[in-house]
Amino acid sequence: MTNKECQWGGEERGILIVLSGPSGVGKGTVCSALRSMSKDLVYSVSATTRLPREGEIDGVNYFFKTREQFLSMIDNEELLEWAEYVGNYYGTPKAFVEQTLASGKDIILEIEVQGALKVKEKFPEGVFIFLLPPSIDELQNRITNRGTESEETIRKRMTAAVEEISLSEHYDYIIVNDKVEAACNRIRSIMVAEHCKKERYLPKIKKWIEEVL
Ligand SMILES: Nc1ncnc2c1ncn2[C@@H]1O[C@H](COP(=O)(O)OP(=O)(O)OP(=O)(O)O)[C@@H](O)[C@H]1O
Ligand SMILES: Nc1nc2c(ncn2[C@@H]2O[C@H](COP(=O)(O)O)[C@@H](O)[C@H]2O)c(=O)[nH]1
Repeated sequence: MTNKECQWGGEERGILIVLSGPSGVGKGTVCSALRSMSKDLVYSVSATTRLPREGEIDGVNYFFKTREQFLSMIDNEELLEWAEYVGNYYGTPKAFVEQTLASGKDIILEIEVQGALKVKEKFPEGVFIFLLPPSIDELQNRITNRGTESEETIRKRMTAAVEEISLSEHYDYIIVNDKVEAACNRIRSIMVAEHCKKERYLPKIKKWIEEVL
């Protein structure tokens, strides 16, 4: 059933989901799996000044920008949030998020913690999910075995991981990414529960009661 077919939720906005977690925990992997399971879930493509990794495509994985281009996006207020992470800028294009939510579709932002906290100030009604590794050793294995980062970058990302995990208290949900499918199922359960929140239905119910009384 779509929002449009439902008497009680016809004009509802989509839900904004923010997924964070330390580098290498599996955010990208979980997001891709979620998108293949939930065809209606929209993924926000971020802008970054980081160089593309092998196989990454501009406009699909990221909008790859020069530092100057990124700074001008900040100046023109094109970003919902942005942050500097291990020497590069990352930011969420604002218009796409707003248009997607207004169209009634759910959108997922895969972003680091500083940016997530800025989004929380603007969208306190968003759903904030923090992905944890089963252990710190496993996190180190995953980021190392991915083979995309230099030893120096891995060291910096592992240092950032400690601070990020310490900020997980600001999130609504914590999910351990032990198995990708299990992590996705937990996120899907959260999304189902969020869609059933009374706040999404009460305005329509109250309006209907006023009309029938
Ligand atoms: N549940 C899992 N079990 C084992 N390996 C996993 C799991 N989830 C992801 N991985 C692997 O861990 C590595 C890191 O995953 P991924 O690139 O998705 O992490 P990320 O959190 O998006 O990292 P970054 O923030 O650096 O982009 C990848 O090689 C991926 O295949
Ligand atoms: N604050 C933001 N963080 C973002 C955004 N897009 C991605 N990220 C996060 O950056 C790190 C590093 O990403 P990587 O692709 O270089 O491994 C990771 O935690 C991403 O989730 C964004 O728009 N804003």
